[in-house]
Amino acid sequence: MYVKICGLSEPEHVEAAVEAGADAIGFVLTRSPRRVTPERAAELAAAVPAHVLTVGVFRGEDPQTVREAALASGVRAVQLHGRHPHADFTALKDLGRPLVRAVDASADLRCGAYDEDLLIVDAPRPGSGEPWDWAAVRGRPSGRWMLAGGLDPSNVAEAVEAAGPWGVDVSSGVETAPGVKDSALIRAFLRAARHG
Ligand SMILES: O=C(O)c1ccccc1NCC(=O)[C@H](O)[C@H](O)COP(=O)(O)O
Repeated sequence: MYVKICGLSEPEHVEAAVEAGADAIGFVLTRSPRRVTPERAAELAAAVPAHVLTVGVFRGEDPQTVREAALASGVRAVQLHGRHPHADFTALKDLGRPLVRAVDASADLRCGAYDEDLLIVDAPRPGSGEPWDWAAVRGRPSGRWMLAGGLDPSNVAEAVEAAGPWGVDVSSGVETAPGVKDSALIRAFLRAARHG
């Protein structure tokens, strides 16, 4: 089970996620209580080993803004959240970094339909921590896709069972308040996602 821990802003939580075996960590570079500057993301990413994918999360920015922030932060992948047009993905292809398309369940759920490398199927309000009907997407997405939205250590095994994703993504479920991560919850989430 591929696991991404999103919305990190403190070195101790980056370290906890890496040590507990996260495959990817996300830095939110768009409007959010979890927002970090590209410079802060670069500092945080400096300690991340090469086998862990660092992902810059964007929503609604134009491709040039995304490109500049991705280059300044040095993130290894770019996640476009919401209804970005296909042209935005095309415009960012030459960055040579994996592109992640994150959408709610009403969108086209074929991974690759927008030339992305990875698909995230999320709640309607990203980063809200609101659970949704994960079982409703079972069998609908194709290719490499991750489930997100309202996951936490207590429900991730059930959600995986219900939806059948290739991976999972979490933010609020490993926090004690919006934007405040907790290392013990990060470790518990990784354990539960992989071992039930
Ligand atoms: O996390 C945010 O605040 C955020 C804001 C704007 C766009 C995307 C955002 N998060 C993206 C993620 O990948 C989250 O991990 C995902 O939406 C799941 O969030 P949660 O339900 O809080 O676990």
